[in-house]
Amino acid sequence: MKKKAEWPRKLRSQEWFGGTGKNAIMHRSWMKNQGLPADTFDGRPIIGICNTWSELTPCNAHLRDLAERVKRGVYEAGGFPVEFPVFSVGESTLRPTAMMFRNLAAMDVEEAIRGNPVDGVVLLGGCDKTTPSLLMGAASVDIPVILVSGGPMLNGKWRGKDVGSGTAIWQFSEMVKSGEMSLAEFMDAEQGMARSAGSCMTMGTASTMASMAEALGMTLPGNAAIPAVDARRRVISQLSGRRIVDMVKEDLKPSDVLTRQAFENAIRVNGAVGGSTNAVLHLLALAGRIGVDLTLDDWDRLGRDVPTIVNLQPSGKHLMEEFYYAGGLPVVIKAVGEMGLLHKDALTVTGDTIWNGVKDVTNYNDDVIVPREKALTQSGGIAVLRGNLAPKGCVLKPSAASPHLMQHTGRAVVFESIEDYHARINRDDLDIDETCVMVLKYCGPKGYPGMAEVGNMGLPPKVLKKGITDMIRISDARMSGTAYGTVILHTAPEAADGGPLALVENGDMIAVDVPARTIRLDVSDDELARRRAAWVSPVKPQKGGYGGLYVNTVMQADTGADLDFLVGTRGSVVERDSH
Ligand SMILES: CC[C@@](C)(O)[C@@H](O)C(=O)O
Repeated sequence: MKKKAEWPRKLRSQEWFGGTGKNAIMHRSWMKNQGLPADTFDGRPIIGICNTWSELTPCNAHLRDLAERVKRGVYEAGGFPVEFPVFSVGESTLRPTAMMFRNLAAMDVEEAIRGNPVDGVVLLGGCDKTTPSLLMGAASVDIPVILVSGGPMLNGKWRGKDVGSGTAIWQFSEMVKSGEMSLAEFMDAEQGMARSAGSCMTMGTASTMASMAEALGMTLPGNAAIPAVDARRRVISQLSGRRIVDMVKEDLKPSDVLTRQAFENAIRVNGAVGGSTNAVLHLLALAGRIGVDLTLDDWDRLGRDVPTIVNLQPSGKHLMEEFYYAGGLPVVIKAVGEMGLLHKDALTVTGDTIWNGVKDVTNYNDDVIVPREKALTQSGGIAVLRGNLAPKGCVLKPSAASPHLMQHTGRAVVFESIEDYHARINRDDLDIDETCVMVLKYCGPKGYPGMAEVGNMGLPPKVLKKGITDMIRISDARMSGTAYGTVILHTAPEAADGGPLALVENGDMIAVDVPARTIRLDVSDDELARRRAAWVSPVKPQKGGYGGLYVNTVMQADTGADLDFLVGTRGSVVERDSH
């Protein structure tokens, strides 16, 4: 257990506000325009509330309310809270894709924390990318932080049935194509899909990343699953506000919590919850920030023996409300511990071990959090495949895939871009059947740019009309955490970076063997060399700006797609004053 720092002691914020110098008076006097008593600056912890609130990020639109609850807790514990906004990355609307801006938002978080007089920070996130961008930025500064999630929406409802965020969109749009549902019904269902504040209530990327933050030890226990509009979401916000003040006094920093053990715990918990493939990218990038040597192979190795025991869409049946009522993530962490797959003594932001935070919890619904022998899949972790089509790896989520496609060889049907896919997929003369392998190129970090969630390409109507709902799909794209199917993603190197994916042609045979973890393009090395010599990238260059910086510096998916110059921790010290 980490030794607590001496208290009282002089805090970082006193470098701005302490003493009688001209600059201290300047810093204090301007702050006082907000109506602050003089003793606000007496050396008490100043707590930033780093808020990704935005009305353009619907999942985070309620975070101002939670910030007020955090403030109550900070005041109660004797701190002074200051709320500040950072770039809010909304998955559902931001173009070309939210992933392109995760690193920009992380840069914003990092510089806003470092450059300002705060001693600790409460990170408020919800939507997919907001959680990793907050954690990545904070990790690069390494002062005490605690994360509070916005929480999931209430279950979607339509005609008396549950409708899961995202998952229903993919299902219903395929049903419209196959003729099982009318467009009018689809649009009617739309009204009931997002019934309250909060993020996706499936185990999509938002809930996955909230679960990852909790499993990493960066939140209070139980944070991930509390619905956004449940009164207990406000309570955990207030308690987190209290806790950060003590964390500042103890000097408990991200580098104390985000250890190799914490990442191993999170990877295993991701397998147990059937979490989003996006978590692979975000945890690799976060590990890079905090200096933990984590690789794609760790994901495969650590996840292999983990059964998926959370029966939530898209892998299973239920939604986040049921998960919370069943006991939420602490029950899952406890179960992982009982399987012998948890580093029980990993430290969390509570100042105590992860095990002590979960060991006494009860599972109130074993159809939602199922026993190991009834697992959705016994091997729930992310599978990492390699071969001449993906020398640096690609990923697949077995819990959301079809068992009959785990070993399959099929003829490639190639889409040279997402536009090419949209133009041809509905055509009757497209030469495709369910045994084929759909291949999509140029949707990776540099290619799209930003690695959009387009990897779960919808099936051709003529296949859907036969009642077939899954085919193998391969790309360098991502997919939504709410999506499902035998979808192979994050192929590295990506096509736009000259990866072999760029060289696949219609009619090539592709062999996928998930148990053996291989993916093979059945084309000779000589022929691939001939194709490579003739290859010209079709990707248009960016017109400068952030897009230019991004494509020039983004790393490949196998290391988490951070910008190369952002890897690592740069500390909290700023040597020069502003005046
Ligand atoms: C459109 C937003 C989603 C559903 O893609 C995302 O939240 C995810 O789960 O990956």
